Amino acid sequence: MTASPGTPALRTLTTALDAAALGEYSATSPAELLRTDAFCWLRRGEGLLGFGEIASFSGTGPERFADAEEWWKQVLAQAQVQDPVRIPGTGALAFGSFAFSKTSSHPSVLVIPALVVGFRDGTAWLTQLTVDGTAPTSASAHALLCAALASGESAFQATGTTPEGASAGSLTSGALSEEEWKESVTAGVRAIAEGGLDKVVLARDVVATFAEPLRRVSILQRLTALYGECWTYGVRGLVGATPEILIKVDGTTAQARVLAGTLDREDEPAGSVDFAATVLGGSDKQRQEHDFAVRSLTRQLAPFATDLSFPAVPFILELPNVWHLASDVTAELAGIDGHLPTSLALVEALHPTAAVCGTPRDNAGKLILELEKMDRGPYAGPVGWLDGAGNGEWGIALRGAVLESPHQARLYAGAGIVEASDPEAELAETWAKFRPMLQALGLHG
Ligand SMILES: C=C(O[C@H]1C=CC=C(C(=O)O)[C@@H]1O)C(=O)O
Repeated sequence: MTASPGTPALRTLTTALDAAALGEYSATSPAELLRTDAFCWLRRGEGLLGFGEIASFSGTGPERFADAEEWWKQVLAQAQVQDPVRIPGTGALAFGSFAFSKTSSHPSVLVIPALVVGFRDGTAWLTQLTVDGTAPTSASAHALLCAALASGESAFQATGTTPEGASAGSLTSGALSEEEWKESVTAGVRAIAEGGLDKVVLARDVVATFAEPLRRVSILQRLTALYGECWTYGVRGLVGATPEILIKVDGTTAQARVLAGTLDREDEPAGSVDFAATVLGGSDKQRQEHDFAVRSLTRQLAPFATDLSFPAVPFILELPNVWHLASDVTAELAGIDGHLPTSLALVEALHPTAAVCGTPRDNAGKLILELEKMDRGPYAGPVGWLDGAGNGEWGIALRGAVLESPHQARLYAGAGIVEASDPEAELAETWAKFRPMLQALGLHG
């Protein structure tokens, strides 16, 4: 575990932002406040933006969640928090992204920003955070926001490729060619038929290269505009818009949105939700994929819950690119030894679900390492935020990319494989799941 600088002596001040104060920043939506390196967690015009970095945790391996939790606990133990607003997301806050695998060399991080702007249920707020001994004030917070909004400089420059610059980008295979990936799917189906496991989620990567520097802000803004129903995330180089929530903790209530089972909308441009319900709901293969994912989440969540519920039949989630079978799970959290679990403790208990790994989990994890021939990095790992009260929202980092350099993005997508899977159809499904990022990068019309 590394933490810099040591365990910071955090001071935070949250102030309510009224409509007039927001107007001063000439923004009509939170997405307009995005700047080059901003942390982003936005959905339907609400969420959190973070500016600057004042302290961070970075770790790898099987203890990455527990180490991050311990670091955050130490930060909070010394923190001086002034928070008259007191709703989830106010006060002390960190954004985070965790590697999918305990074997990944990709760092899992929690990052404390210098400034947070939050929007929730019609309330807006500004939190300034310091670790250098200075006491934040309302005036210094507003000055910091003005400075953050006035600057657009960063490693990923503010000028350069627009999403419309489709011709400037090219796409190449990552670890596996399409043919090789289909062979991996065939091997996955074989392993399932042989009885070693019931489901495995196999993913692949593609690399997008651009002559002009990428514009992180326009990528995120485009995702919020096109995929408003999804949670648009940005944590350092990781960007995307996920439709799946691993866990959201709001006081004593926890919620998850479990997805598995997919139909490409491009194949059925005239199709309706009813059509998707008939096709997805009527498919044993899709229902089986979905049931594994719901069961894996509810089994892991049950020890922390007094009251856990989800509908008997999944609903159809309609996104611009695909329809999914979806189940919203809710639970009332139970205290263990008198303590409610934090959102991060639940992330550790729940990750990875069968929506991104498989059933049984250990066998699927081993097969993923063997067949994908890549390090998933943060793809399919938890991404989101947590606050000092244990609240937080953690999505599964799907439909995203890692901006690896100013000119290169690596995109990831996967598909749930069961015994009835057809490699060609699963390959097509990955293209449907790449589409949000391809659109955001200007590589798809
Ligand atoms: C693994 C991915 O999607 C998961 C989430 C929803 C539906 C899925 C499916 O139908 O296979 C996957 O389980 C991905 O987007 O890369």
